[in-house]
Amino acid sequence: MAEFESKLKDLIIKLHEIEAVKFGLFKMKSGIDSPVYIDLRSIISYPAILETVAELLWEFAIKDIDCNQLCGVPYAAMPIATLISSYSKTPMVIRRKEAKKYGTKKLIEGKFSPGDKCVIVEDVVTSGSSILETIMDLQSEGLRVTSAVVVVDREQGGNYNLSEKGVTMHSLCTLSQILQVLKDAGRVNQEIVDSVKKYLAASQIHLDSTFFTAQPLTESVKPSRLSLPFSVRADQATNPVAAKLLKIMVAKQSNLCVAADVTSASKLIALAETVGPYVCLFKTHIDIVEDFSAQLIQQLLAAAQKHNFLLIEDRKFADIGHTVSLQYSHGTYKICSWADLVTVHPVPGEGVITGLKSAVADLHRGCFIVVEMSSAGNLTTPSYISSSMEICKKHPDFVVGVVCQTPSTLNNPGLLQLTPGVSLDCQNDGELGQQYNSPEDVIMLRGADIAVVGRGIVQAADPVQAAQEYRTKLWAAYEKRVSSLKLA
Ligand SMILES: O=c1ccn([C@@H]2O[C@H](COP(=O)(O)O)[C@@H](O)[C@H]2O)c(=O)[nH]1
Repeated sequence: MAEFESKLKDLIIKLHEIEAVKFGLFKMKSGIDSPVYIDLRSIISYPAILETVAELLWEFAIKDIDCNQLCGVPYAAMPIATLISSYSKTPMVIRRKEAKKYGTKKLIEGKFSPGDKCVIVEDVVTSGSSILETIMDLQSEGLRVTSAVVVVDREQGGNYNLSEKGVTMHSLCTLSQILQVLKDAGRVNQEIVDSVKKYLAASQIHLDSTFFTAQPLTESVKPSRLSLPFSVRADQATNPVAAKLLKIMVAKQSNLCVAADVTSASKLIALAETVGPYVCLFKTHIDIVEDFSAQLIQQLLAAAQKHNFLLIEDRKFADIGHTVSLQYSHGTYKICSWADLVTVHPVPGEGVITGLKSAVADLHRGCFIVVEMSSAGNLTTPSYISSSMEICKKHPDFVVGVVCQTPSTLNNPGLLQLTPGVSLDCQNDGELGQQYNSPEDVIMLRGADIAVVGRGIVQAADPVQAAQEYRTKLWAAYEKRVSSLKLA
């Protein structure tokens, strides 16, 4: 993974050098001025770069996807798809922009059978409309398409629009990642980063049911998670804890979870009492508290009741069902006796959830499944994420949501996306691996419903003021998301 990341960083810098990624003022197809322009058509003039793009797309996503056909979106992605096809020996089809007017009148060139599973390859995604147009033609010829693999996600709604149509998008990098790499390499300054971020937040595109034009949502289109208010979603929750959490969020106008990573009982309680009024969730790592006692738990529960928040123990259970059921209910912490929610790694398979459930038959409890982590070099792959989501779907009575970083991972409006790695001031914590996004970005671009903020609050000079600021910014971003997706 470290090798992959280093190759990706080199690639981003090279794309900037050959001006495939440019900053300035560019008139887009929509007529809007953009401060960034990405044009990967030019990479055919740089065979080594083209080869790296193809290799990374294959390694990063396609090799894990169950498919027997590839299709590059015309025209920029066709050479990339051709290279991947040749490299991986996966057959390829080509979609004509217009059906031939003579001879075979074919729309799709290449040999395929109805039912073949095809992955779309695309260079840059903005709204996702080109991918959807391609998919419609492929589907009309009987091909099955559920995944698209792209080089750059401009983060303007493409991921969301595709997921709305049941297409999972995997991107090699996002525009935010490109900015980060170029900023770290001293290629762009903060002013450019800020102008692109501002542009992204203001230029989200939501496609209507016909795919092609950005128009208001019609009654016939089923609104999805990101566009629905929490008040409506509370009624769609299949888990009582998820419903309760959504109602708390509405009542307190808070989608802030504080990560209370402190090592003494007095600090933990002081934090719960002072930031409690501003949070919907209070997240603990109870095993880092040096003077843990049963009294601490009583105090935490009292604070949770007084300030109306839920407790989540970020235990990240990751063992066989029998073991996790014991870890959850026994030992020093007896987690299930007090934590409304816990986090779980799905790596052991479904048994980890059934194990936890078996320990709490009569209690109102739930879990968040960690399907994707915020840390640099984490090992989650697209296929891990989609298999994890299958587990999630099988336990609607216990799974409250997922911990992840991308908006298309979760569609069900009755579930919640919890996203850590949020800071107003930092982009990372150096060698420790944490990667941060701003409150606005995690809600608008990454699809978070609840943002987890740790050191940004706990280590602030004034944690209460910091909690108020994060809460205000996160809630404003949520309101903006709902209204922009409704009106777009
Ligand atoms: O992918 C993940 C999953 C969990 N975390 C947890 O969130 C907080 C983040 O703290 P910061 O101080 O804001 O970095 C911490 O408790 C982690 O264990 C995560 O960061 N990433």
